[in-house]
Amino acid sequence: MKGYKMTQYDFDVLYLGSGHGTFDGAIPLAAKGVKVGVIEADRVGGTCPNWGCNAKISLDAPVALQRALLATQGTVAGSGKIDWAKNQSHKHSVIDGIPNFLEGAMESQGIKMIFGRGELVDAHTIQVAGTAYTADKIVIATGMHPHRLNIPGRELLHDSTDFLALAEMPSRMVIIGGGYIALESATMANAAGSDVTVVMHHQQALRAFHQPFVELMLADLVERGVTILRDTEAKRLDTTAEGIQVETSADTLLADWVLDATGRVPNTEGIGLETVGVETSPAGVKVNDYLQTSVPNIYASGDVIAKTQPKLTPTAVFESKYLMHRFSGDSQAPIDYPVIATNVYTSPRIAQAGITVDQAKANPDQYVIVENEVAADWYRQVFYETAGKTTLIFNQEHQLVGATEVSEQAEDVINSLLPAIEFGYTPAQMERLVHIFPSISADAWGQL
Ligand SMILES: Cc1cc2nc3c(=O)[nH]c(=O)nc-3n(C[C@H](O)[C@H](O)[C@H](O)COP(=O)(O)OP(=O)(O)OC[C@H]3O[C@@H](n4cnc5c(N)ncnc54)[C@H](O)[C@@H]3O)c2cc1C
Ligand SMILES: NC(=O)c1ccc[n+]([C@@H]2O[C@H](COP(=O)([O-])OP(=O)(O)OC[C@H]3O[C@@H](n4cnc5c(N)ncnc54)[C@H](O)[C@@H]3O)[C@@H](O)[C@H]2O)c1
Repeated sequence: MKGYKMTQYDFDVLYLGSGHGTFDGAIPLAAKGVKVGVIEADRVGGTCPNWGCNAKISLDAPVALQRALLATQGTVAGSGKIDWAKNQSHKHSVIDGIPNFLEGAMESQGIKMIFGRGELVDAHTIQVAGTAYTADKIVIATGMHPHRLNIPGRELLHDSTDFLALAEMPSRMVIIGGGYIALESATMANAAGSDVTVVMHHQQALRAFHQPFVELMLADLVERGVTILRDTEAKRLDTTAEGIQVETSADTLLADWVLDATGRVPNTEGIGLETVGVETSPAGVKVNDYLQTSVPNIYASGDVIAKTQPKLTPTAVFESKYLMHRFSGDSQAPIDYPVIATNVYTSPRIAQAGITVDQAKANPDQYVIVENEVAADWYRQVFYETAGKTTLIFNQEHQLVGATEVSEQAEDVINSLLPAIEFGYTPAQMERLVHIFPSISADAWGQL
């Protein structure tokens, strides 16, 4: 550790929240000898392991297997029927140990875990259940919570945490929203046998993604029996003898269970930010290029930050590591975000990184767009792929600057291409990368 001075406070750095916005940086920071405390009101590790990515991908694995099996059209026999209760118990066996593991990993580096709800009382003090903890620097890493529609009958709505905890799959499900959570949940519920209706208040779903790919994925969902209602508002919910009645601006629907997937809201309320003068906006805590808030010794990390970067786990990890370098004196440079890749875990998946097709189309003198029908490729046919398409964006020097794919293996293809986009490989450098053949990386790089 370079240049860190010990202070009169209980901690050098005190984190509010224990998710990826905290622990990926806090653990190596404590290992460098910095005195670190972490306050957590709920499960250690936060949303991603407990109620987000890890829980979701565990429940999705049999869904992806089912899709792969059905695609073989009988080469592998069976219907791939999903036993949802078993899927849930497998999820528990996969993720339930994570909070203890993370707590142990933090404590083994000397981090003090403090359990309870924290609230700032001054710029250097957080109070938890009547005890005050002081720190030289404080990091707000409180994440987000699900938005709840303000309509009559809102108490009948459920959120993504409830969805990922469903003991049984309801027969009829209405999902309100057209984002990541709405469409990933629709994919899982449909595969597990639920009759799903998605109610979108816009014409377009997943508006940050390449729309022809989104439409292809939605058409596939419709072919599998999902109803998609566009430009439709959910108006009210009532309990009836036939089930939950969902009144919309179009039809009135009947469901056994209704998911409100209308976005997530930063956790900035009731934690004393106003008391100490930390500025916020509806998008979260305002920070400068050093992740510093309007109060200089208070920083923010992860989803709670008001930012243009996607609010994803890898973004939170990058921010917590940036703060680790800053606090330990490794670097005083402003944060320099890398290209952040993202994937929607539908079937087919949609992944993207870097310059988007829309950005490239708006600047035709700068970029060259190459569209490939990868489903026709022999290697993709090995996996019975029917939907695969890739769009690659090159600059005038033929360096890859962006890529998006719709296919069952989209996340691995875009991950594989990511170094070329982030580091700006030249055509000569790309040629020197000799991938294992056959493999998805060889196939992806064969397009360059
Ligand atoms: C259903 C779902 C699926 C997702 N899937 C993916 C995915 O596949 N890939 C991906 O990259 N991202 C995914 N995400 C997003 C990802 O989970 C978040 O980007 C990530 O968890 C953000 O980490 P964080 O540390 O900023 O916040 P969080 O993980 O939310 O952690 C914040 C922590 O702060 C605690 N806290 C809040 N207020 C207080 C307080 N006052 N006192 C004490 N503790 C407090 C909370 O209890 C929580 O543990 C998903 C999210 C959801 C909801
Ligand atoms: N695969 C992944 O990486 C993944 C998966 C799930 C969640 N996440 C993250 O979690 C966060 C939340 O996901 P999400 O799907 O809830 O949010 P989102 O922003 O992706 O989607 C919200 C949807 O709700 C709609 N909506 C908003 N207000 C509405 C209203 N009043 N009535 C009807 N519809 C309304 C929006 O039009 C949008 O379609 C995102 O930051 C996302 O990055 C990521």
